[in-house]
Amino acid sequence: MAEDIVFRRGDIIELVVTDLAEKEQCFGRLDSGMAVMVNGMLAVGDRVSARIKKVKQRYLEAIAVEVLEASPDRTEPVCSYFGVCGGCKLMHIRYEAQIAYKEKKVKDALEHLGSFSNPPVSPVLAAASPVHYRNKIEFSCSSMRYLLPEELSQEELERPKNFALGFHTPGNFEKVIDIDYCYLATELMNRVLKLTREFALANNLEPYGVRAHTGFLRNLVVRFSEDQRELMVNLVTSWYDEKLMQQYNAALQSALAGEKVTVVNNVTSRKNGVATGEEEFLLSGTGIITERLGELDFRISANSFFQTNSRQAEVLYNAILDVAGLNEDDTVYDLYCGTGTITLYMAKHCRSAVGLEVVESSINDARSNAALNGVENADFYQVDLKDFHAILDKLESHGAPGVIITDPPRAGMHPKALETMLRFRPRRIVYVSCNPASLARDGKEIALQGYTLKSVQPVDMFPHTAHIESVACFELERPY
Ligand SMILES: C[S@@+](CC[C@H](N)C(=O)[O-])C[C@H]1O[C@@H](n2cnc3c(N)ncnc32)[C@H](O)[C@@H]1O
Repeated sequence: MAEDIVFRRGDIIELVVTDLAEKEQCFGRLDSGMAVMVNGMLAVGDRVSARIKKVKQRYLEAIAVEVLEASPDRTEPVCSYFGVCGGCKLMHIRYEAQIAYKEKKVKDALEHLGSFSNPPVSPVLAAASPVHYRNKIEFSCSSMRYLLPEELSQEELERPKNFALGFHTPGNFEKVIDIDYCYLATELMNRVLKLTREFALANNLEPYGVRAHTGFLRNLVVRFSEDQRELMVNLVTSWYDEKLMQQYNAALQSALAGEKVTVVNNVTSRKNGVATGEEEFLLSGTGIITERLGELDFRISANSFFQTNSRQAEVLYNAILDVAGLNEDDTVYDLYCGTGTITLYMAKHCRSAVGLEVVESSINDARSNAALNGVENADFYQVDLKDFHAILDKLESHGAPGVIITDPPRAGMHPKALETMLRFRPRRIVYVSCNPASLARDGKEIALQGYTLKSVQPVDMFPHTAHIESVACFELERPY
């Protein structure tokens, strides 16, 4: 019996990994049946040895020491920063197995947190390319470079310790890994990274230090529209240095001759690490790139929100359209509409589309995107949806919504927003979610109000990460 064995902190145990949890946590069981929460970059099916960290009443907490028998789900990660960089936590797992794990994650959340028995979850819609899929990538600059494991024993380092342009290590907001190449970025984005590092080092640009809050260079943000082959380079700095920025722009233009490149400089004196400026200086081009989703064009400026995987965004929006079941007399509400991409995608298929969102600049972008595409039946309102009930009179002229689409942030819907949404009694609610746990929690409430969960379509927007997007369709059991 498991209970008869006495476990102590520091003991080495052997277990088989049975499931992956958040971050680097995995579940497993000892041969005796005892449950273990083990920390490490592992795969389901790995047999590992682990050191016990804590002994709880019903389970053990442990840290993986060695993989004794590798799972067939494993593969060699292509990226040399895997395990150090926090970006691609699943790169050691074959893409097909990542997909299966994500499908299970959605199912488990709906079953265990949402009380849906046997939820109708379809196989994940996988990305056509699991690498080079991001249309936006944000690098941080730091005066504290994270030393790679192999550097710890080197007497002389090839790179300076006080300059890094790349990604933060997980759980450390000061240190940055000096990245040469990111597999999620496109080739052109990686070229910009290399050019920017060379320029910064050649010109002694002082990296920003998050502790002292001094230094010039803060972030490099690169956006790329594959469809139009347009590139936007946004250097985020602590102040504006006109001469230096002109030199940077000239260096980029000459190295990237033949490419459509716009360069901007966002300047911020804020102490947080957010890569948006209080002021923006245009160095070349228009400061805008255009991305096409389906039949719609979207103009994106440096600080606009836009889905970061354009091809999978189309897959996601088509999945929403498929289950929304719109007809030409419908009014559709799109809650948490951002820059209105879903609202505009739906507008062609209904009488009236209404987007609701809290960020004013996103609402402005949504309105200009509607104008750009000649969409005349979409209207946008700025509102914090916890106060949804307060703007109902403004929405009356659009008619009652037959379908409501909701795409809240990770935390899910505010209870008051959920309550107001349910008061409309639309025949369908399409809940788009980037967090299976909050989908399950809100879905449970929707079901309690007389809706049936008809389908759940997971879409993989972010291969090699644990993130999964889902489109859940709820139908009113007895429409009036
Ligand atoms: C997951 S994004 C949805 C983006 C959009 N549907 C799209 O596909 O591009 C969530 C959006 O909710 C907005 N948001 C967050 N809290 C909100 C609130 N309390 N009221 C209204 N909108 C909110 C965010 O600004 C963001 O645009």
